Amino acid sequence: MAASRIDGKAIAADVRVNVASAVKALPSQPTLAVILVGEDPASQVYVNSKIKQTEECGMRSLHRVLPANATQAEVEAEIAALNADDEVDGILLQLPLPKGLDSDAAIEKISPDKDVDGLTEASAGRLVLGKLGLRPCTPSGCVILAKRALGDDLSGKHVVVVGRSILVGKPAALLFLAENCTVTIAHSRTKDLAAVCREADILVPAVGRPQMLTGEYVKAGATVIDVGINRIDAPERGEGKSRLVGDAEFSSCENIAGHITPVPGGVGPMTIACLLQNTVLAACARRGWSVPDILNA
Ligand SMILES: Nc1nc2c(c(=O)[nH]1)N[C@@H](CN(C=O)c1ccc(C(=O)N[C@@H](CCC(=O)O)C(=O)O)cc1)CN2
Repeated sequence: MAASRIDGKAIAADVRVNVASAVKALPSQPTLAVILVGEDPASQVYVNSKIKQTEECGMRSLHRVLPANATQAEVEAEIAALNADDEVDGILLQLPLPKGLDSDAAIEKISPDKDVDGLTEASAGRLVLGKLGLRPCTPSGCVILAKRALGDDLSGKHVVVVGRSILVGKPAALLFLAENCTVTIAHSRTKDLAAVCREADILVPAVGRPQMLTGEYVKAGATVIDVGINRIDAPERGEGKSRLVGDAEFSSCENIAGHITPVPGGVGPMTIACLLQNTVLAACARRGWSVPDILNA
């Protein structure tokens, strides 16, 4: 029997409804600032979605655009200005930055209490230490999707995260560990990757290689949370056409898994929903407000 599809679009919409209700319960509107450097078309689309969804949830959105030839000092000066602006609750630097800019150094300039992407060393340290803090958005989305498929108690599940990036693989492993899962991080040097993946109750491909994990990598009935969003040529749709695929080969995995996220419409939409949720959490922490119950549910 084909796996049931985990509808990331619908679940992200549910998260946004909760964020909008939480915002209504706050004494004033939180503000999210998004910095875009350069003209990467995909980044422009993501930033526009962030602005639109921030405003739809009742929050204020600030948008800063720097040219592709902006210097490191100019990017960092923009971050410093937003750090100093008391009205701003969250700062997001859209990645990737144009070649020649050091994204790690720039991210590190974001004040940890405004780090709604959860990417600063302070946020990463808090995650490792199990302390309260702002968590990276895509990995948080993965946990929410797994819970929607399997129920809130993930304890004892064996999670195999394939990929060890700072943005997704490592924080996803730590977030599942915090849910009392048994976690394996697999990567390009892992021996017999397919056998390791077949141990997983929850398989999280996050390697950035289109359709790399086939049904052979999936245990019968497992849950596949596919982080990959890869654009590939699709000549079957016409000349010059393309389509999005995950890191898992959907058709073969769907026949083996119990639950699976599609691409598009799986993990991707959760990234922005979790960013909006983090903006409310950051505003509450900065301003001494209690977090509305709807976000603690
Ligand atoms: N500072 C950050 N930069 C980037 C992040 C991030 O979390 N923080 N993640 C990605 C881009 N991203 C958000 O910024 C993002 C990617 C994908 C989606 C999404 O909803 N994708 C859709 C498909 C969209 C399409 O048709 O192209 C889906 O998967 O259904 C949202 C946000 C890199 N940069």
